[in-house]
Amino acid sequence: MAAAAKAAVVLPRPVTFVTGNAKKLEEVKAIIGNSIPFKSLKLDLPELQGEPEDISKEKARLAALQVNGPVLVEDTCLCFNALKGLPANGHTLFEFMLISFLLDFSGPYIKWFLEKLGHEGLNNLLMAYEDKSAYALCAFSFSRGPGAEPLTFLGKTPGKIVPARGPTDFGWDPVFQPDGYDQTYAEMEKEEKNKISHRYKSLELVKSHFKEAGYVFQTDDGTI
Ligand SMILES: O=c1[nH]cnc2c1ncn2[C@@H]1O[C@H](COP(=O)(O)OP(=O)(O)O)[C@@H](O)[C@H]1O
Ligand SMILES: [Mg+2]
Repeated sequence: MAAAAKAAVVLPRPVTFVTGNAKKLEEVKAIIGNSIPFKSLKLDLPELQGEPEDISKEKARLAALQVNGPVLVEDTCLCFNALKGLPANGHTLFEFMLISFLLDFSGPYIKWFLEKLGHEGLNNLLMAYEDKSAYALCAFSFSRGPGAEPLTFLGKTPGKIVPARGPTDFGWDPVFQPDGYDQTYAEMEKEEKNKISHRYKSLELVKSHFKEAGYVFQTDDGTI
């Protein structure tokens, strides 16, 4: 008996994953496997200010226009819980500015802080606070193509900021220790990080969406 089939949405193959970050790409490849046909492309897209979800959606819109096809974009934030409540006084203007930056700690800021302050500096920012808790937040946005409203998938992993331990080849991995683990992201086996990470959680939602939507990918000589 034929079920009432939903008309399949046909997408040009493959989906373009926009990134210039080799480490991210490595993880995305390991997590997505063959479930979504994709290729990567480095595009310089503005990361506008605002909520991570809005930044991500806007990036996906711009990327879809540039690529003229389906795109996935990704952004990562590292957020410090202690800095949510703005201290009323006892802080220099510089600290105040730092804190306001940190409150809106989306992609470009954590990148900038990491570059300027290093791992030790990130720890020092929290020196005055008992609360070292933090969370890693990953936002993937998918757009089917130019003009299509992007969908956003958020993945969050709670943890705390610790003095750096482990290899230093990927961002703030050495200073982030996820809850329930004795190791920092950097110390963990890659497969282990990819089972619990913010990126993994976000990509699980992306994968479920692709499964549910049942997209059909077009090739040059027809569809598969
Ligand atoms: O999973 C991660 N572990 C550690 N650092 C990360 C991770 N994901 C992103 N970062 C770092 O966080 C910063 C901000 O990420 P963003 O998403 O803007 O990176 P990108 O623009 O370089 O791709 C960068 O310094 C990046 O290296
Ligand atoms: Mg970025």
